Amino acid sequence: MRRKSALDNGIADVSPAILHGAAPISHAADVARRSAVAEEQEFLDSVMARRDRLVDHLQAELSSGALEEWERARLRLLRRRYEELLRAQERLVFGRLDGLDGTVRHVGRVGLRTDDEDGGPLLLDWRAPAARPFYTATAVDPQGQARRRHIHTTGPVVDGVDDEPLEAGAATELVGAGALLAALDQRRTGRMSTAVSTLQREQDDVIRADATGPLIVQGGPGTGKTVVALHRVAYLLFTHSAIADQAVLVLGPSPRFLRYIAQVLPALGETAVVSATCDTLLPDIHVGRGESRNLAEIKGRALWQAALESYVTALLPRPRALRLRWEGEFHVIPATAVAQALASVQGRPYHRAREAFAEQLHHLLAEAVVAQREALMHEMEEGFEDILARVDRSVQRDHQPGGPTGSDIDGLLSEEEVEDLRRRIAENATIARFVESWWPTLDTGSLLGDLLTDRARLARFAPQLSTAEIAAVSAEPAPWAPSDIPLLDALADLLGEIEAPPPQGEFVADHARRQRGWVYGHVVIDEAQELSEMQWQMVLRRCPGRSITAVGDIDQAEAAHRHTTWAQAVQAAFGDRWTAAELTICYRTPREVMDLTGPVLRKAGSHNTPPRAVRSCGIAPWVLTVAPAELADTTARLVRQLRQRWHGGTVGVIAPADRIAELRSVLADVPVLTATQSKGLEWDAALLVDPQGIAAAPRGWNGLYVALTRCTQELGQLVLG
Ligand SMILES: Nc1ncnc2c1ncn2[C@@H]1O[C@H](COP(=O)(O)OP(=O)(O)OP(=O)(O)O)[C@@H](O)[C@H]1O
Repeated sequence: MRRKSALDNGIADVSPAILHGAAPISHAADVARRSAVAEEQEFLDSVMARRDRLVDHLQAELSSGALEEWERARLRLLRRRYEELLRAQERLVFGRLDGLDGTVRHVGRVGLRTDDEDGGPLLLDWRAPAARPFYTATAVDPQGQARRRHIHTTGPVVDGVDDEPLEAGAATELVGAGALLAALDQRRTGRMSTAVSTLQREQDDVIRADATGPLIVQGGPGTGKTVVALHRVAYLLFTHSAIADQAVLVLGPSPRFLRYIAQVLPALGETAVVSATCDTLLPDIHVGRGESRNLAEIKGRALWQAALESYVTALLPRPRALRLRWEGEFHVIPATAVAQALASVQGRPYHRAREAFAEQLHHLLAEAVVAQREALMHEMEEGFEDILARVDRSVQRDHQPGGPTGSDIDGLLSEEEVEDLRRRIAENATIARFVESWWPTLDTGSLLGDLLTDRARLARFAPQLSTAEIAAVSAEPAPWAPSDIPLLDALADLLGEIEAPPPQGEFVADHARRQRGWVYGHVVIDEAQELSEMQWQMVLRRCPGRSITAVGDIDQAEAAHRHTTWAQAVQAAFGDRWTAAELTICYRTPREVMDLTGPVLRKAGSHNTPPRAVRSCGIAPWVLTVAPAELADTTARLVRQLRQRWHGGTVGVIAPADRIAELRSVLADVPVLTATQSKGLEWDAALLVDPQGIAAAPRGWNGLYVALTRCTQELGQLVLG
């Protein structure tokens, strides 16, 4: 692959869009910029050529088959690198640091070395420690840097540069303000894009934070929580090979949201990632129905963990003497030996304990069989000796003294014979049937069904529930609801399902995705404020090492749980052993819209302040009153206008749940969502239909706060009059 330089084509120019607020530009400044662009173009050409040579080389290596395991492992690594390089088309180079000591380093999506003898650094990977000043150096703390440059590219062409001197001058809150604001002003495509070239200091702090314990990141709407979460995944996988070996789980609120972010992770160069919602975490189990808030709240409580634990403990067999038949003879294993064996397997999941107990039982039975044989032999031996003694005596009488006697026959089985006996016992179908009838194998789904539909059992194992709550739970229909998933997961864990060996697959994510009990290297949760206590337990089970990053906005919580602070939300999972971080700047929603949100937050009962908007769009949010009968038609007309105004961008409609169907029937090609469904999403223009209706729902003021903050430019509200 050879690429022609954009300069050779004579198309390199400074795009006017990039000369942020630079009017009028002096001739000298213009010349300086053109020469900077030319310089960066030359560099980009060399980096692209280097990347292309590497891609060709890797392609050739990958085409050779590998038979040996070590060779296949090597090829897996090469494939990862190959795919990373293939994806690094856009923004291959996006930054440059000029050190106070005269050094020049370029920062990009991937790291590259020169292909000469010494293979020195050509391009710094954005995740490398040396690239950090690109995101964190300031005039007050320049970290050895004289200047930061943002390089704007479209494919192989350098469009422009933004220079930020770091030596002196006023400290600004933003890093690379020009580049950031240009990125934020772009039309929305409906797909999240990478912000790797414009990450801000407080975001970078979270992305590179220590990963040894739970980190809870609070951030208001549009503060880049999703951006941070995804870049953190890429950073951790790059920096910690142990995390990469175990894969990272990304938990999002909905499939729609996962589709929205889907483009970002591969673009960041990562394949060791599994993304899911709490509802889709269990392989082969599907949510088949919705449920009321009341039930979701009851079944999300942490009490179920202890309830399920005592439920499973009650299913364990009680010690008693066991009578087993082996080769026609009955053998009794005494109650004390059974109790001892049971005690030794205690604390293990039900099926694992059963497996370990069965093994011990095979030993005990083998011992009993051996003991019985020995006793028999002994008896026979005694009888035999008796006969021999009598024969001896008669022989003695007839002949001389001495000669062999029966005392040489000891009747003991050899070790090999005992081992063979144990093996035969372990493989014997009758013994297996006996164990199964005494300690049966259980099915998670049926077991949970048995508990949830039985009031007496519920009262016994979940005594904290009131009679009315028990009645509500037991009246639920059969297919699984979202709140059942964490219960099924907890139960499956307590039972210790015997999982099939991991299927063959090229990447660790393929294995992880198919195994319920997979332990991930790290878990990242977006919209974490929505998780119930039982869902937090589900997270913990997948990462017992607690290497967890949770981002969310407690003020956007709409789920059925009652938590209004992070401390309450994570108390059952982490106690007070977690670290808090905060994001305070809103990048999405313009100032004009954010100004409306303070009172809504107060109504939601929050004492927090909305984040500070980084930009204003110059468009005043508007409100239109409409009669209920005209609501659908007016909405359709307004959406048509918005789509014209935001041609090439995106428009979304948010409405109360009971108006969605009607509105969808008149709005075929724009998303019409509830506030909950719109969580995490954004459009250039958002139309809120019946905001009072949105606020009237349970936790409705939180919902309205979400709804108000989905637009990047224009907000319209249609109120009923
Ligand atoms: N450093 C950045 N550079 C460029 N764009 C950014 C940056 N940080 C955030 N953004 C943009 O701001 C918008 C909001 O970001 P994001 O969706 O991550 O926010 P959020 O905190 O998850 O919002 P919400 O809580 O409302 O879902 C997105 O368009 C994102 O690309």
